[in-house]
Amino acid sequence: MHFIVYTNYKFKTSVVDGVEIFFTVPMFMIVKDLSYTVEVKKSGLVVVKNMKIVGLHCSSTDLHAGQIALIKHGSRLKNCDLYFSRKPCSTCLKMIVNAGVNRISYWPADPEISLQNEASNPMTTDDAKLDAKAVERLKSNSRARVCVLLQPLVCYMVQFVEETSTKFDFIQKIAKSQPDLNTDFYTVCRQERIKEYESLFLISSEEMHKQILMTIGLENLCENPYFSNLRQNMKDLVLVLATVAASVPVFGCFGFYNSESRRTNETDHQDLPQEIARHCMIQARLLEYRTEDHKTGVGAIIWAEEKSRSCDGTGAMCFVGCGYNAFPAGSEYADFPHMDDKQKDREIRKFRYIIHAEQNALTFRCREIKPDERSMIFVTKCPCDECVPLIKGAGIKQIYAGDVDAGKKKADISYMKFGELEGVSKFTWQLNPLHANALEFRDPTARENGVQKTKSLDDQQHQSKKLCLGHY
Ligand SMILES: Nc1ccn([C@@H]2O[C@H](COP(=O)(O)OP(=O)(O)OP(=O)(O)O)[C@@H](O)[C@H]2O)c(=O)n1
Repeated sequence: MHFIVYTNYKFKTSVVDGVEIFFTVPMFMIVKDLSYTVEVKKSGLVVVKNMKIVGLHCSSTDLHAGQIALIKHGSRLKNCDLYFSRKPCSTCLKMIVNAGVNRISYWPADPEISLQNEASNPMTTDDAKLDAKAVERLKSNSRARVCVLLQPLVCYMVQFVEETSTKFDFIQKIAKSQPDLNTDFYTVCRQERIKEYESLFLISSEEMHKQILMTIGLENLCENPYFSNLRQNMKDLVLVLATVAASVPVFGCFGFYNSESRRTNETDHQDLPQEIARHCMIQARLLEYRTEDHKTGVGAIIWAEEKSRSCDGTGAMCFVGCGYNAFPAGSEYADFPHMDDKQKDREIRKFRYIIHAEQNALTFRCREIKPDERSMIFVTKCPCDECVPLIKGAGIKQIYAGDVDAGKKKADISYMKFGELEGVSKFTWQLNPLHANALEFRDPTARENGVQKTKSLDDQQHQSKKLCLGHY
């Protein structure tokens, strides 16, 4: 893996914006109703303070995302940067501006009060147009910068994300366990995600998109080549998000399962619906792309289930914190060694300096982890021996993680404790054990470290297996 091209110096060079946008756009794109109750067009919102995510919100049936952010953060919104998946309406904007936010960025498609219907049927209502005017007035009289959230991706970003997604452990695990699979399941999953995200984030008719842009004060983007560039940049981002999402695919009986024999009815240990677990793991995968480790990117995100259902469109789920592996905050590129285990001199290896994804998520969390709440961490890699006691000590109840490294003892980093960890439920990416029991019956060695081992090809065969990438 080679992350440096895109991620190092992220706060220090011109790559900054590309990476920042790449990360925050998909983050808000996939903040969604984690309770899956209603079928209305949702809007997502990421709240960032001092470069740290302090809130991930989603509109509910009664409230817009901006209103929810106001309820949750109040005057703490002062100096925050807000990333909206749709242009905020005047109801949200007036409160946000009043709270003293610093910058409001929005995805240039459908505004929060939909103009889509109006564009197809001008006889409906004038409300959306009136609202758009009010938004413009609030914007011009506010100290907050209100801007379109879109930039071209850095060169090779799409290719890089494709490569890293096909190599991701979950995809490899499926490929390994299903050697006879003759259809390219990864490409199929990716196409499904592209379709889903396009319907959510793009306006299919160019004409309708132009009309909406004009109504929301972006007429300067309606002329070519600006309009075609805008649509191409939007499509690229949707494509990148779909590609990352496809690495945690909806595929056969694979999902996050706890294969330990102890079954419990305690809520703390009950698993999340697969769709929600997958959704949170995709968020962790996005964080992974911000790593400062040249070789291995890891992302982690912590959510908690509040006792009472909150006003947020994310259901009872509330965001606690997130992180990725990186050198100590504020350090410069050459301050610490970047070498791995293969470097003979132990003094110049990265391991004693790099902060793990889970450690950053815990350190920079924006909320306490409460003992009476079901809290859960999603990590793209197996928690190592440094992190397992931290996660348990912090009172996190559930871990959703990759387990490919479980049980491995490397020179400077070991993954021995995860298998033995008790008191925290572990959900790893594997075949549903109900389905896998049949396999195990035939192959009693199919279990390792309390984790279901997938049926494997030998590594040689696996390496040569081609997961061909579809082209969009
Ligand atoms: N749960 C984990 C596991 C690892 N890491 C990070 O992952 C990197 C180490 O990954 P690992 O695969 O153990 O070592 P590498 O040297 O990258 O790879 P290998 O030795 O397998 O070639 C480090 O940056 C470490 O901080 C992490 O953040 N969270």
